[in-house]
Amino acid sequence: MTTTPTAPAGAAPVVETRALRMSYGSADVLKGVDLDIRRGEIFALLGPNGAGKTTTVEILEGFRQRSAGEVRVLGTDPARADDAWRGRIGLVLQSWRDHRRWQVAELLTHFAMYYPDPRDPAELLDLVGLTKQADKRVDQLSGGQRRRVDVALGIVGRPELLFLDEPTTGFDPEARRDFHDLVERLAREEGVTILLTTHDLAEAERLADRIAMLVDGRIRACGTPAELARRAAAQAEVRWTASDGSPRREHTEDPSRLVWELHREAAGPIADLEVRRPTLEDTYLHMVHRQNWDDEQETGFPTGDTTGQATAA
Ligand SMILES: Nc1ncnc2c1ncn2[C@@H]1O[C@H](COP(=O)(O)OP(=O)(O)OP(=O)(O)O)[C@@H](O)[C@H]1O
Repeated sequence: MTTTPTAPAGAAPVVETRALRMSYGSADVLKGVDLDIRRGEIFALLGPNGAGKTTTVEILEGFRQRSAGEVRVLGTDPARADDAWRGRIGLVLQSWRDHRRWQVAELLTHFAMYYPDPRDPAELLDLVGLTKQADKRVDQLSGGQRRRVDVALGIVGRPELLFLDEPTTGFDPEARRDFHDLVERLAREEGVTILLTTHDLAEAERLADRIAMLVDGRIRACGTPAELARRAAAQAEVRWTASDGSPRREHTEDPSRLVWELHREAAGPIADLEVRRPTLEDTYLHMVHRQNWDDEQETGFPTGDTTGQATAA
């Protein structure tokens, strides 16, 4: 089992789980999940279909009772949380479905009344890019615009912690980019902690400060996108065309040295030179396709420890 790094001394993690387990009947979905999410970070949870991402998020939100383990969200066990706690977290649900006949501005104004210090509805419309749709009925909006309404409802109460479960599914590229900008603004400018689940590796790479990979019931890797990419396969692939015209390919931990040697040998430019670094996708696929997790040592895999020390249990 691997763990994420502990938050710096003095700063209690916003989300903390230890040995979190969840079974549905005889199916063990979560087999001991350890997470530490720090205040103000964007944290992405990745994993294949059925890995248990939504289950984890629902437990953290207080919507699902866990089978075992410790969970603290904003210092409270979500299974015993009260309304004051709920006011501090933001959920992006498909709320528009229940309010399809409402006008957008009216709906936001209505929801704002539930919170002690809500965002101004006009400002919120601007923030999610719905100012022009303010007077439209929710059921007259496009799918992407409805999702923005859901996001607006998720942040109207100025949450300290925002859960985003596959938020950009169905977004066009521009809506996706706007949404990414909004998520970054919330985290960087307002200090909101964001837990994102996504199947979009590019999205995780672009947004997340740290990424955790949930595979076979446990967090198998955790770290910054760059750390995870690097540690998947330490070797870069170098391709070029030799002086006799034949294509060449070599894997190396030191591509700059190889390129320098090739350059010296060729005494000139190297034809068709390409250096391909390992990517986050390489790590992800490596983790997902690895078999027999419980039977093998996990040394050599990313642990989320930025010092590089393995913390396999
Ligand atoms: N209420 C439930 N009762 C029984 N089994 C469930 C229930 N909810 C989820 N599961 C099962 O638990 C496993 C994890 O589901 P979950 O939705 O948490 O995965 P996920 O990682 O979010 O998947 P996806 O990427 O497909 O959304 C799946 O095998 C699913 O069938």
